[in-house]
Formats: sequence, structure tokens, C-alpha cells
Amino acid sequence: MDCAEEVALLKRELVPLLGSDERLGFDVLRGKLSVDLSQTSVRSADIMTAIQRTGLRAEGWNEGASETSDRISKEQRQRAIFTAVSGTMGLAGFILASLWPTIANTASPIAITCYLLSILAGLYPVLPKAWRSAVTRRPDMNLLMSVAVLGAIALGEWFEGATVAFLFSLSLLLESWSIGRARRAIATLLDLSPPIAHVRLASGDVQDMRPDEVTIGSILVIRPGEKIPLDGRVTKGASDVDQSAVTGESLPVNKQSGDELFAGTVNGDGLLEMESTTAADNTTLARIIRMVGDAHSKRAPSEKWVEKFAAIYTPIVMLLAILMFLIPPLAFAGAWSDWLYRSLVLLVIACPCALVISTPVSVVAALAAAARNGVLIKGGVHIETPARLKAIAMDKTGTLTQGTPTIVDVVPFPGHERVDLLSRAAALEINSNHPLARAIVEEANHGKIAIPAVEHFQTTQGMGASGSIDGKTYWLGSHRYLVHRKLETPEIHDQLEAAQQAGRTVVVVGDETQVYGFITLADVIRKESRQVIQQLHATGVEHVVMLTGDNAGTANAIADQAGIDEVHAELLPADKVAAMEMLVQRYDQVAMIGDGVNDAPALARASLGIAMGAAGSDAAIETADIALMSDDLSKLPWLIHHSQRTLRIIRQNITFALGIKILFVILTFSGHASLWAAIAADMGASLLVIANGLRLLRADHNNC
Ligand SMILES: Nc1ncnc2c1ncn2[C@@H]1O[C@H](COP(=O)(O)OP(=O)(O)OP(=O)(O)O)[C@@H](O)[C@H]1O
Ligand SMILES: [Zn+2]
Repeated sequence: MDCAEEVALLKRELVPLLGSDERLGFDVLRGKLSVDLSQTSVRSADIMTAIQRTGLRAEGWNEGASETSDRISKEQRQRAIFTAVSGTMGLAGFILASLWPTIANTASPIAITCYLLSILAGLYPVLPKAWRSAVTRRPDMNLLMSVAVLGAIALGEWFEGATVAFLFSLSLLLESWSIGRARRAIATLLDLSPPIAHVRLASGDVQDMRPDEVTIGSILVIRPGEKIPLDGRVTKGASDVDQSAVTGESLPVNKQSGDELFAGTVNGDGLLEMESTTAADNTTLARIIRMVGDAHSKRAPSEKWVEKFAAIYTPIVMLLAILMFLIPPLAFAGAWSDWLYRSLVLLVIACPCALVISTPVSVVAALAAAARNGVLIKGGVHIETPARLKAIAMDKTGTLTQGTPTIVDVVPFPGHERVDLLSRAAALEINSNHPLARAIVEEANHGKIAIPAVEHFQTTQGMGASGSIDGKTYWLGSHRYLVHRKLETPEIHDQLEAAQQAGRTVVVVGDETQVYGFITLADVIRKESRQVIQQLHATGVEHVVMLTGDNAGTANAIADQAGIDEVHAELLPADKVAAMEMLVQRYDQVAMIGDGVNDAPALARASLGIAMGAAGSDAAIETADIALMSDDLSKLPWLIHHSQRTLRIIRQNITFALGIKILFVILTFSGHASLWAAIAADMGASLLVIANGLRLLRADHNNC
């Protein structure tokens, strides 16, 4: 399956079977059809028979098989030979006919034989499909072209018939060639061929293996300059690793013992040893490639539009062709041959090829270029949304800020000791994975403060945590959590308020009856945040909104530094969802960007959920519509530019392809169009539109 016509053909058979085309995914570039049979009574054998009815043949998909491309190139060679024969024979016929000019239209038998051979060679791969399309009364491009050629023969226009057959064959060849080129370009963009894994055996020897033979937990040696074969963790050595293949980061990242490594990234000058943590087909890179491959089957809105349009356009133009053939001769005594010719030209114009091929090529190129840049777009559906965003909501901690808060001050209330405060806080926080927790535990460790064991540890989302030490309950959390615990006094309130106004995050610590004091922390804004928000405004995003669980004072301080338009602070996770719903109501197209860990519900509620720093986090990749693999906020304006550019190119292509058609309809009515010009224009349009779409592959960082 390598053209839009075949997609339409398959759909006609399969959609009635499945009830909806949502269950079908077409990947024209790889000749892959995926069918979702879940919760249906349809069996895969039924699908196979239905496919056979179309005249195509299906085989089970085998990921990474080279046979598909072998077969495609074999078919291409065959097609090339037939096209060449068609061309030479047509030319021979033309020369012969020119040598016997006396017999003008009814050329010599030898010339006619040449033309006939040219026509047969040109239509050879097409005729069976055309026949099937005629029998099932579902006209397609093959039938249109065959009728046009037969019509030309009937008119005695042998030369035109041969030219149409040849050009049609040539255009199919060029189309499959340029799609092949697109396929290869995208493959090289994503294919980071599996390297060799040097496995350290128990004996200490090193053995070379293919990555898919390596068991999880093996120790691998990675020499300087080599590609890392599997995901894993550094166990020995240190080195700078070029992670651009996975995260799109241009600068190498320093890796030390315990750090995460990704398959497909390239080791710098150090020798590393790592422990593998995934199987070869489940590495982050393998999943990215799989997702980009499948992403295309979730079609973009403009693709759906084009398909719908083509489904109406073709029958209408065909009807027009029939009317043009019948009405002028019958009603106005026009010459039959004249109007037959014109109606044949219309038939050629009815072919929607350039129009239908343009969008998928652009979308796939855009998805591949984004993946190469560390932006994983999980469906053609999501490629157009960034360009339409009216507002973007952002999480504060870890998105706008670096997400590694540090302790500013530890404030014990009178009658309490700093040491007690910190030891209890650290005892609780050692069980928590909140960014604040890490800082507090570190501070206790730093002061060599003993950390007692905690039982019954429990977190209260967006507020704090509690647990018991030696049978006594302790808690810590936000100002709001203190109020919730009903232990606030006016003096405490004023102190906390002052710290919050100064832009600090506060964590209050206490037990059932009293408050021990509080810890203030500060998180640093990312250095790129301010510029990114300016760029977002420049791309047309009118409102940048902060949604945070932190207090209003800190939220406003960060918002001021970053240039945020609107702040919603002290939100519980459920409040974030509600705020998101309100924003979607108000601005229609709203994205939410977060780390995907505690804001997954809000991400899911946004028009577009974007997860940041997703390379290490499976959860983030799964929940988001778009995952920024690196921790780099500046990918966000890049994404919007990329989406706008994709949309622009798709629109250019549609306008151009339609423009050519309209031009030719006008030329035909006025009697100025010829068959061969119509088909040559269609072919040229297809090629231009594909080439234009492939421009999206060259989408690097600076190319906004
Ligand atoms: N484990 C914890 N330790 C200490 N304080 C906590 C903890 N969990 C929540 N809090 C308190 O609750 C507040 C809100 O927490 P939440 O996790 O909702 O937001 P955040 O992650 O700090 O910010 P953002 O919503 O921008 O990511 C924190 O500022 C903190 O004061
Ligand atoms: Zn208060």
C-alpha cells in the first residue's frame, strides 16, 4: 500500500466491516495498515479476505523486516521498465506517424502498433485495478485514467492515448520513488542502528553480543566514542554523553555512577560501565521510534479534511465530465468528438492524487523532525494543536523553576530546638519524593542530625505529610495544612505570611498539639524561563498562566520574574483540574505543561498535555500528548513554531493542488486544455507537494 488511492480502496472494504474508520491506521510510508479489533467480533481472517477483495494482498507486520522495502524496490524496478517501454514505443509511434503525414489521424498500422504497445505497457499495472473498480462501481484513479486512454483511442487520438498512459505510469513511478525517498529520509532520521554490546561476563571476560541478546541486569562496557546499546545506569567511570538522539539536547551531559543512560546516545571520551535496565525492544529510543511510526495513524485534522473533500470532489468532477460529454452535443449541437475530448480531460482532473498525498507526507516529516529534536508528538492529531493555542498553563515547580529547592532558613518557635525541628521533618520527608523533601533531608544530613524511624507515614496531596515516631504523631506541610490542622495562632500566621510575601515556600512542622516552627525554602527560576515566555507571547500565545500548589507570595514572585500573565496559587491537585477546565472554557485551545508526575490529571484535561523532562519517566511519556524529552523549556516555543510551519506547508500544498485543478477546469471549459497537459500538471503538482512537505524534515533548533 503506497498511495492514497489504495487507502481509499481499503477503507471502502474495511469500514463497513468495522463500523468506523477510527479503528484503521494507515502508514502509507511504510505500507503498513494497523487494525484495532478490540471489542469487535471481527477476526483477522475476515480482514484478510476483505483486503483480498480490493485486489491487494496483506501479510502480518514484521517490525524491522527488510523484505517490505525489497519488495517495494522490486515493484519499482518493474514499473520503471514498463514506463520506459511505454515511453520508447510512444516516441517510436510518433516518429513513424510523422513519416506518413498523409494519413493524418488514422496513422499507419505500424505506428498504431507502436502506440498500442506504449499504451499497454503504460497501463499494464493499472488495468486489473481499473477493471475491479469498474466491476464494483467504485471509480478510482486507475479507472479514470484507463477510461481517458480508451476515450482517446476511440477518438483516434493515438498519440494522446499513448502520452496519457506513459505519463500516468511515470507519475506513479515518481510518486512511489519520492515516497520511498521520504521513507528513507525519515528512517535515517530515526534509525540509530543497533550497536554492539560488550558484555562483561561473571568470569571478567568481555563478550560482544547483539543488544537483543543481552539480559536485563547485565554489565556492559562502553568505550569512548561508542554508541550506548541499551538503557541502563552507570556503575563505573564518568563521561560526557551526547544525548541528542533521545532528548534533542545539543550539549553533552556529564554522567557519573548512578546516572541514567539511554540507548542510541553516544559516549564521549570516558570509559563507562553500565548495568542494563531494559530489553532492546523496550528502550526509550525504541519506544520513541515505535510511537512516531504509529503516531501517523492518528490522523491530523487537515488529513481528515482532505480525505472528506476528495470523497466529494472526485464524483462531482466525474459527473461534470459526463454532463460535458452529453449536454453540449445534445442541446447545442456541439461536435461529439470535441466534447468527448474535453470530458476526458475533466476525468483526468478528477483524480485527487496530489491533494491526498500532500498532507500525510507533511505530517510524517513533521513528526520525525520533532522526534529528532527531542519532541515526541504522539499522534498526527496533535501536530496542529500547538499552532492554535490561545493559552498555556504551566506548573511552577520543576517547570518554570529548576525544581531543586534549597533551604533558606530554619525557624524554631520559642521553646523548641532547631535540631528537633529538622530531625522530625527529615524523618517524615525521607519517605516522600516531593522536591521539598530532598532539600530537607539533605539539610539534616548536612548537620549530622540523627533521623529517627517513622511509622504510618501518609501524604496529603498538595498539603503535606504525617507519621508517627515512637508512637507520637508528627506532621509537616504548607501554611494551609497548618490551618487544616487547626493549630494556627495569629502570631504564627503573621510570621508565615511575612516569609511567603518574601517569596519563600514554607513547610511548617508540628505534632498533635503544638507547632515546632517552620522551614523556608526557595527554588530558583530556570534561566531560560523569562525568554521562553516572551517567545511564547511572540508566537501568538496570548495568555501564559501559572498553576501551582505553592503559596501565593512565592507564586507571584516567580511569576513576576518570568513574566507570567496570570497566577493561580495554593491549588490542590483537584483544583488544578478545575482551573484547567475553566481555562479551556475561556480560551478554547489551552495547553498544560508539567512534569507529568503529580499533574497528570490536569495534563489529561488540557486541550494538549505536554510533559517535560520525559526521557527518564515512563509515566510522563504515557500520559502526555506531547513529551519534551529533555528538561529544556525552550523546546516549547520551538514546538509552536514547528507546528505553525507544518500547518503553513500543509495549507500551501492544499491551495496549490486545488489551484492547479481549478485552473484546468477553467481551461477545459474554454477548450484550451489537452489531456497530456492535464496529467503532466497533476504529476508535477504531486511531486512539488511531496518535496514541499519534506522540507519539514529540515527543522533544526535555530530554524524557527
Ligand atoms: N512532602 C511534602 N513536604 C513538605 N511540604 C509539602 C509536601 N507536600 C506538599 N507540601 C506543601 O504543600 C505545598 C503544595 O504542594 P504541591 O506538591 O501541590 O505543589 P508543588 O509541587 O510544591 O508546586 P507545583 O504545583 O508548582 O508543582 C508545598 O508548597 C508545600 O508547602
Ligand atoms: Zn494563616
